[in-house]
Amino acid sequence: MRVVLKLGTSVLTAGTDRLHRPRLVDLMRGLSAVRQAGHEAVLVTSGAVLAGWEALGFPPRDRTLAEKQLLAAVGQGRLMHAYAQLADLYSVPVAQVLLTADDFRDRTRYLNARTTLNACLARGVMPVINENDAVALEQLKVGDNDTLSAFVANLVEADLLVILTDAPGLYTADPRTHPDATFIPVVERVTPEVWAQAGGAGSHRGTGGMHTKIQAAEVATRAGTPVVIAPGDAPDALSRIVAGEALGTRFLAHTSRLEARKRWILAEVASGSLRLDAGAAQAVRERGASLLPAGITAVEGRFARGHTVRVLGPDGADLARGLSRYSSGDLTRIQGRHSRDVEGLLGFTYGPEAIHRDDLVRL
Ligand SMILES: Nc1ncnc2c1ncn2[C@@H]1O[C@H](COP(=O)(O)OP(=O)(O)O)[C@@H](O)[C@H]1O
Ligand SMILES: N[C@@H](CCC(=O)OP(=O)(O)O)C(=O)O
Repeated sequence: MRVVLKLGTSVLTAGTDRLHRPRLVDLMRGLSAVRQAGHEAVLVTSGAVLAGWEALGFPPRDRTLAEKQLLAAVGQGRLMHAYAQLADLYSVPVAQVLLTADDFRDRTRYLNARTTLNACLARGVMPVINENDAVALEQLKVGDNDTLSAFVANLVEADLLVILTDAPGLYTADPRTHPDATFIPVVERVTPEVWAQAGGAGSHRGTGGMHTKIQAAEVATRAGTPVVIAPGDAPDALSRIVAGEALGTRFLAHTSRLEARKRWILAEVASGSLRLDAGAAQAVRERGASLLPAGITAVEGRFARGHTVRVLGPDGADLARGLSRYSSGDLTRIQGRHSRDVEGLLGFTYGPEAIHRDDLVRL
């Protein structure tokens, strides 16, 4: 199973004003256990602003953008250092990846980020992701790490998104202000009633409270990834959830990930076409095989890497839509050529396929 784990500031501080090292040890031990059980883990972590605040000696609270960016710039390195040290104890190699809204909006950047994260996972490296707060303008930010974790879950096509926080899960109202609120174990669909249950942020350090968690659950479940919101103070919470135990609030997925991906590919109007020779057309039509540059006879239109293109047979028959791994300019240079020649012709390679079979929707 591929699991994305989101850790909020509330979890990393364990009710204190600083990064709570013993809590971090517990969390890293949990991640290591899940990996040892054969699963892949991606961590989305908050805490940069908090770590910066701690490093500068707790300056007076100032919510201006410039101050938050400064604190994040100071804190991100320290946060990552803490993770890297702990990960070493468990022999977990980690990679820092800082993302922001453009990395999800722009298809070329999206594909590049996906390639990097998948490469990390293929090599057993655990990505440790945060928003690139120091440079992201407010209007261009994802804005909160709950939503970021849902975007990341979509990016890596996670089987599960686990959001750990300082509450046991979702209640019918904020349990801090409504002691009579009742716990909700399963949410089948994020309806207006569910939205009404979201209060504001619980702690003065967190961003968004349950509201952004419900939003994240909606984004991820619509793309086929179930979401669990669970308490971050149980050291073995992650292992138990991954093992299928009913802990926290579970949001059920609406669709399969494959369906969601197809919708995503078809959502963009094709900006160009690739015409195939008979052999490639047959492989695509009958087997849904990846399209290699060797089978392309013509490239029409202009498009960038990551964009949706039409896939046409030799007679012009409309066979499929797919995400091109190369721009139209690059494809004109490698069309009809063997995949092993791509690097020599372009000076770089994004892999042997022009369109990977996972990125192909047959019509
Ligand atoms: N309906 C609800 N159910 C549970 N918690 C809620 C609800 N509404 C608001 N909250 C608050 O949301 C808080 C978690 O959000 P937040 O402080 O932003 O945490 P994090 O740093 O983990 O993102 C909880 O402590 C809780 O007080
Ligand atoms: N990117 C910010 C955290 C933003 C955020 O969403 O925080 P939280 O609600 O605690 O998950 C940071 O690292 O401080």
